Amino acid sequence: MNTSPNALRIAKADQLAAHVDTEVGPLRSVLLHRPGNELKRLTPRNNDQLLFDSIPWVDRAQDEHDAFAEVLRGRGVEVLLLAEVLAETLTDPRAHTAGVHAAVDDRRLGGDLADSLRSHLSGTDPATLAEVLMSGMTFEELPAAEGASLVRKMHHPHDFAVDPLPNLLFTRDSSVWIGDRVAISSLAMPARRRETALLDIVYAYHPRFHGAVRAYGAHSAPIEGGDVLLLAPGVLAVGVGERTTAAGVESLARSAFADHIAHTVLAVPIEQNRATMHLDTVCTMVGRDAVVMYPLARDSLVAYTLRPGDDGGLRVEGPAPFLAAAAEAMDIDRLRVIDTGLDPVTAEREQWDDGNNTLALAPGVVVGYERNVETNARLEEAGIEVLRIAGSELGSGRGGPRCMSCPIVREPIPTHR
Ligand SMILES: NC(=[NH2+])NCCC[C@H](N)C(=O)O
Repeated sequence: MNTSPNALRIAKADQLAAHVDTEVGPLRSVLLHRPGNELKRLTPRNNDQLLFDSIPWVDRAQDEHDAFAEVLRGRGVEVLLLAEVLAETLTDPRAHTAGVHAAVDDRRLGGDLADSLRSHLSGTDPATLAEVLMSGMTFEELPAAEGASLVRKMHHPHDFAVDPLPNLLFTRDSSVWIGDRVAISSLAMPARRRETALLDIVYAYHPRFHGAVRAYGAHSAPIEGGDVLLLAPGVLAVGVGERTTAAGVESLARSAFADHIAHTVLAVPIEQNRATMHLDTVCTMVGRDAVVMYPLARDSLVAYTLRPGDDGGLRVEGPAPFLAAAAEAMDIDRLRVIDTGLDPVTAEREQWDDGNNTLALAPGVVVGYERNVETNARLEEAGIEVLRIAGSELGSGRGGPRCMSCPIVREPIPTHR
C-alpha cells in the first residue's frame, strides 16, 4: 500500500487539543470539506434523493468554498479538509480495511460482485480509496468482471454500485464536538448514512485525533449535528424534526450527562420540512447571549428541558417558550434575538437561503452568505460583523456557513464580551 508523501502532515500541525463548548468562542480549528467529484454525480434524476435542490456548477462551488476557507484562514482559523484528512487516515492499514468494508454493500451487490469489489479496493492506494468512498462508483466503473454477475448484468451502467456522498460538504451534520468529546452522528436520510462510516474511520485512526473520546457511542436513534447548538458550556439545544428524533435527543442527553459534558439539554421541536431540516436553519448564535432567528420562529419555538434525574434517568420539564427556557438553562437574564425585522416574504426567502445559518468566528463576528442582503444588514445594524461569502452554487444543497463547518477547537469566550 502506498504511503502518501504528506502523511501525518495534519498531525504535525497539531498544537491544539480538540475542545468546543460554545457556538461563539474564538474559532481556532475547523473541519471543512471542499466539494469534489461527488457533486458531479448529481443529475436531475437523482438530485432530490441526494438532497440537492438543483445541479450545482462544480467548479464554481469549489471556488466559493475556497473563498470560504480563505476567510477562515484569514481570521487565524486552522482549516482541515476532510478529503486530505481521509486520505491520510487511509495510509493506516486498519483504516484502509475499514474503508473497504464501508464502501462495499453486500446486500446491493450480491456475494460475488461484493467479493470482487472488496479485493479490488483492498489493492488501491489511500487516495484512490478515499475518492471511491466520497464519490462512489457506478456499475460501469467497477473493475472488469470475471465471470457473470446477475447483479451487474441487470443494473444500468450508470447505477451506483457505491453511492456518492454529495452532502459531505455539510461537515456540521456528520460529527459534533461537545467539550473534549466527539459524537459521530447517526444520520437520518439514506443518502447520508455512509458519511458516518467515513468520520468514524477518521476519528479512530488519524493521528491528529489519537485518543479522541467518543460521546454518544454507536446509538442508532438519529441525531444530526445541524440540530445541536452548544448554547453555553454544559447547555445544549437540540432540534427535533425531519432529522433528529426525540429518541435521539434522549440518548444524546443520557450519554452527555453520564460523561459530564452537559448538565441541561433542551429538546426543541421544529417543523418537519425541507426548509427547516435542522435547528440551525432557523437559529444560530452570534454572541454569548445573542442569536439570529427566523422571525416566524421567534415566538413559536418551545423547548422541553432535560436534566439528569435522581434515579440515573432523565427529568423532563416543559414545554416552555424556547427563549425563556434557554436563558434559564444558560443562567443569563435574557437570550437576545437580533431582530431582523424582515417582512414575512423576505424573511422566508432569506431563511430558505440560509440567512440564519451563520458561523460565528468569535462573539459578534460571523460568516454569512452575501445573498441574504437584508438579514446581513440587520445583523450589522445590531453591531455584528458579517464576513460575506458567495454561495450561489454551494447553497444549492441547502446549507450555509454553519452547516459547512465542524468546529474542532474553540477557545473559551473572552470574559469582557
Ligand atoms: N446543518 C445543516 N443545516 N445542514 C444542511 C444539510 C443539507 C443537506 N443537503 C441535507 O439535506 O442533509
